[in-house]
Amino acid sequence: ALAFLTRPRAARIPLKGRHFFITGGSSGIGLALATAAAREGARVSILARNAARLEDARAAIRLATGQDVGVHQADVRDAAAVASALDAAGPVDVLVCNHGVFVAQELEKQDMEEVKWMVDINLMGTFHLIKAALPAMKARTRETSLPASIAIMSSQAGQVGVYGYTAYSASKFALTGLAESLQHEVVSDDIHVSLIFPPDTETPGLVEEKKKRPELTTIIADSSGGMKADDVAMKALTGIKSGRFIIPCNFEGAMLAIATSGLTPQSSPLIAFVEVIGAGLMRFVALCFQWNWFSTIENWCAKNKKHG
Ligand SMILES: NC(=O)C1=CN([C@@H]2O[C@H](COP(=O)(O)OP(=O)(O)OC[C@H]3O[C@@H](n4cnc5c(N)ncnc54)[C@H](OP(=O)(O)O)[C@@H]3O)[C@@H](O)[C@H]2O)C=CC1
Ligand SMILES: CCCCCCCCCCCCCCCC(=O)[C@@H](N)CO
Repeated sequence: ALAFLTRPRAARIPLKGRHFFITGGSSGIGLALATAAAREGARVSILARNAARLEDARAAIRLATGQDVGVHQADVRDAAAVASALDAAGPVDVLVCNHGVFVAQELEKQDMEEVKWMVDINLMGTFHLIKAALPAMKARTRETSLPASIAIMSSQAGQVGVYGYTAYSASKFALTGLAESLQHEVVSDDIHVSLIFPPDTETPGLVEEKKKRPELTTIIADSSGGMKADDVAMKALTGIKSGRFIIPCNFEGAMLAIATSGLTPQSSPLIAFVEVIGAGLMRFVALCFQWNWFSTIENWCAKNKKHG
């Protein structure tokens, strides 16, 4: 029954010789993904703001793969700049919206400027990219009869709210609504939407974040094991090539995906089966995690009050 029910239909999205366009391709997870895609023979374009870091990334990818990537300097908050970068790059087969910024802070302490900055880049930047890339992507799938992909980098903090992440989690949860609705709108064009949910991943961005993130954010985030950017990139690329809507990256991520499966599109009958069977159990496991997190917060607050 599940093999009949699961939608959208499963797809294989080839990478060789196809145009792979990724934002935030100059650092961390994005750089690892751009490198992996180049290694698989895709024509890769990377977009970010800092020109020097883009050139460093281009050199690093050439060294690792022998492939030359196209570089595009733009801020994803600037819709016109994004549109002209995509014009210059040419029609895209695999669009990866990976750019992202994060500063963990209690909402009461965080400036509204910083809240808006995260929402503008993480959420609005993704809108700008998809709006700019979609028309040519549709024309291209019609022309080539090959399926295409729009992949969006979320976070495990886009599946569950975490102390210190009110703004960041909101920006990432919002991407799920965007992705689910978009999948309905592009299914008839053979475009497959993917959401990637990494845990804490060793990147320059995480090193910066850790300098000032609240202790409780770190304690709760540590419930999920950390990963290396290359391993996240491999999980992401495998998921994108299989047209998976939800792409978890580690074991905790697989549990989160079952616990949050709700009404998400699902093209794999096998994973649908695991979701149907696992739903009740994972709800129980989730309650255990929340019990643990709330206890930790309570103890931490009690301790920190005593010490003044
Ligand atoms: N590292 C982690 O622990 C996790 C990260 N993620 C997500 O993965 C993605 C990548 O994270 P990570 O590799 O750690 O990040 P990094 O900070 O290492 O790299 C971020 C990349 O995005 C680019 N970027 C940032 N802002 C903009 C902008 N306004 N316009 C264009 N490009 C921009 C940066 O280039 P430049 O600054 O030059 O513009 C850089 O290339 C993010 O979406 C993040 O939320 C999800 C879960 C865990
Ligand atoms: C069913 C039970 C599931 C149990 C597993 C729960 C584990 C959840 C941990 C949440 C971790 C959030 C990390 C965010 C990383 C990130 O995005 C920042 N580093 C910024 O980039």
